[in-house]
Amino acid sequence: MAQKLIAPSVLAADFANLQRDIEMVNKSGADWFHIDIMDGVFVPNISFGMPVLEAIKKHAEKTIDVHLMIVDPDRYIQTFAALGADNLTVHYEACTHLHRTLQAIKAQGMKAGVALNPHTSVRLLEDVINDIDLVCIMSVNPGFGGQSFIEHTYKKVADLRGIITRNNASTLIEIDGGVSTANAGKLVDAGADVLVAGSFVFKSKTPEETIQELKSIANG
Ligand SMILES: O=C(CO)[C@@H](O)[C@H](O)COP(=O)(O)O
Repeated sequence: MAQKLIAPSVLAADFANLQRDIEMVNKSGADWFHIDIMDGVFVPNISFGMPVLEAIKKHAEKTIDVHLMIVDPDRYIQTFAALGADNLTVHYEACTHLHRTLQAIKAQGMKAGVALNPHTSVRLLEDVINDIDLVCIMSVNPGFGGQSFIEHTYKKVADLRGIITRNNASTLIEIDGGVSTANAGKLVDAGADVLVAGSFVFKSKTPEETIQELKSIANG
């Protein structure tokens, strides 16, 4: 079985010590850097933008997984490709022509992801599932770190796993929001491939060990 991946969310890092936190992730058993871009319009919060991603990229030695929580994401596809994003995830709710957006992301050499807000059904992706490299199921309402995990997520993961299997797709399922050692095992059992964790990792006294704990639970 493929390895389950851990993606620390840099939103919860100490921005005054960003290089230190990036290097901690480099050294750890984590697989990806998860980068949240928020515009204050699609979500009620502004995180950081291109200069910060450029700085992260200088030190990061792992896959850069960018999650755009912005309106009209098509405007920035080229920009994020140029900044070195490996995966670019847009929100289903922010795209009028999702199929076109996915093709535009892939044309720039990136993996194409789609994120779903908690109220959005995974069934809406059935007709494009073979075009999606990664589905990010939001297990909190997007916009802020440190929120409580929404329990209904397990059912969404299992339903999406069914859609992927029925369509013989190779799409990864990523879970984002409130992930911890308390739910990691159950998420993987339901069908998750990638676990994003922000506060649980960076607010821990021993972040590197916390990443290892998540990784061990996720990989049984
Ligand atoms: O996209 C988001 C929040 O909108 C996430 O990536 C958070 O950064 C996850 O943080 P925790 O819930 O793990 O603290």
